[in-house]
Amino acid sequence: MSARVLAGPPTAEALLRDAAQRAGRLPAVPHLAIVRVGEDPASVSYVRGKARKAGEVGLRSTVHVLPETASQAELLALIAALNTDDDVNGLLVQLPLPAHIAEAAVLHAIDPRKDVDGFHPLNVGELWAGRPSLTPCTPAGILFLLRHHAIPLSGTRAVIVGRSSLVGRPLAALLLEADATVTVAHSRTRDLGSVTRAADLLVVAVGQPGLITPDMVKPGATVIDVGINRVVDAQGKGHLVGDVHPDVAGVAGALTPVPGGVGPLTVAQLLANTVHAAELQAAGHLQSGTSSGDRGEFVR
Ligand SMILES: Nc1nc(=O)c2c([nH]1)NC[C@@H]1CN(c3ccc(C(=O)N[C@@H](CCC(=O)O)C(=O)O)cc3)C=[N+]21
Repeated sequence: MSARVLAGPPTAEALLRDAAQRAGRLPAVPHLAIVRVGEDPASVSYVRGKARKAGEVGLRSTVHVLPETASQAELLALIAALNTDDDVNGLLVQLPLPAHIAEAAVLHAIDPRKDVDGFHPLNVGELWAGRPSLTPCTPAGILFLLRHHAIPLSGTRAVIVGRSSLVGRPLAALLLEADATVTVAHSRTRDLGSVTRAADLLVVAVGQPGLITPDMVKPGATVIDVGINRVVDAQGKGHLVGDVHPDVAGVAGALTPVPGGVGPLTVAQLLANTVHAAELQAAGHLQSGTSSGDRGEFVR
């Protein structure tokens, strides 16, 4: 028996159709600003993909590129300008940043109402308080994928491998909100297989090709592979592979492929978040608690 394939692109299309419809009801076309620092090839490619998809679904996007050598102050000045620009609804700074820039300071500086990545501590806190607003794209995309395929969550045992602030941690909050019983495993977890074998839903976001082997998976489980690993085969050809060994398809009930699984959902969710941010702003929603009329920087 082979696992049902949970394909990303058709699911992403459903999410994008809904976002485009909602965008059509807004007073202006939502505008996403993307900031990239430096020329990391993966970041260049991801940012290009996000801007292209935005155009395809009829959203506006602008990409702001700073050189690898830009100072933290220069980046913060750009963020401040985009925060106060009323024409910008969504703002994201592509990660990772160069080592001389403090990621936390940058994430704090983004207006939480424009924070389409959901990485600002205010949005992180709201998520963990059970009031999700702008939520991180990969975890929210995974929830959309699971719901779209009618995979039950309430009362089930979910195991997440990986505790990153981009995926593992926010996904734990969302699955908890969906009434799953959630375990977060990581590199120090003892006997990982005994933990993952208990999972009805297994999500893997580690960045280690082939980490999850068939013996680590409960028969019939849903397996979500968030890993994006570039590997070179014996012929010297490059491939993208996930964290889940291909043989897991013989044990799992459902499985996301890499590529063509979670990645396209992440991009679609980013655009859905941009529409959501524009909706909040159009409704005059003041999530940050600043005084009415103050659309300036979030004051800590
Ligand atoms: N501020 C910020 N927000 C992010 O959301 C963010 C980030 N920084 N930094 C890097 C990670 C990674 N990420 C991906 C997006 C799309 C694909 C994607 O579309 N993948 C395709 C393949 C693309 C390819 O061929 O490289 C797929 O899986 O089918 C993958 C990974 C967003 N991230």
